[in-house]
Parts: sequence; structure tokens; C-alpha cells
Amino acid sequence: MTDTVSIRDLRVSTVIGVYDWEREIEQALIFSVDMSADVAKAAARDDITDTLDYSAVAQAIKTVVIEGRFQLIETAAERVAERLIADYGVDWVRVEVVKPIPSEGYTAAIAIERPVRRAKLV
Ligand SMILES: Nc1nc2c(c(=O)[nH]1)N=C([C@H](O)[C@@H](O)CO)CN2
Repeated sequence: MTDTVSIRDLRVSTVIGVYDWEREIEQALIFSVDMSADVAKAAARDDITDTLDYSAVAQAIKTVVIEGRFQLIETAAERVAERLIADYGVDWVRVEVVKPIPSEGYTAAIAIERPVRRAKLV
């Protein structure tokens, strides 16, 4: 299946970071997520119960990240991927996490795919 449902630029304010000062404040993480889904079936019936409800997924991402209070953005991405696979029947997901670090003058980012999508050999 090549259809995807996506969320772009979901901003979550949370405790994130490895340094002591970061455990005392909230910082922004920005999530973009692509999930495999059967879009055609939902479109044929025009029924949200046949597709991934992206508003429910966005809320799930916020809950995982806010409750997690992770140190690493890698952990945030991995836990989000695990939750979407476990609770939403997603068989492929790509999660990008962006962490703006204005005090250092750059933005950090990572992206993961679970499971990894492999190119088809023909
Ligand atoms: N690969 C990573 N490197 C670093 C992370 C991280 O989450 N993954 N985090 C930090 C600090 O928390 C940094 O963001 C504070 O500015 C450093 N390196």
C-alpha cells in the first residue's frame, strides 16, 4: 500500500533534554509523521471510521511526548512510532522530530522509519 496519512508540524511543549537546566523548563518539539493507510476505502465511503483519524493521532503524540519527559529526541521518536503501530494498526510509520535550539543558533532533527521500508527489487 502506498497511501499515507500525515501530520505536519505538530508543536508540542514538553520537558526534553539531557542537561540539568533542560529538566527545569519546557521546550518545543515539532513532529511530522507519515503513516501507511488505505485512503481509497475511506474515500469510497466518505467515512472516518475507515481511515486513520489524524486528530486522534495528534492527541496521542502529544500524550506520549508530554508524559514521557524524555532526554533524547530519539527516544521521543521511537516511543511515538511504537504507540502508532500498537494503537492504530499502522504497519509503516515515519516520524521526524525537530528541536529548535535558539541559544545555540541551530535546529536539531532526527527521522526514523518503523519498520524500515525497503525498495522493491524487480
Ligand atoms: N543525538 C542527540 N544529541 C543530543 C541530544 C539529543 O536528544 N539527541 N540532546 C542534547 C541536548 O539536550 C541539547 O538539545 C541541549 O541544547 C544534546 N545532544
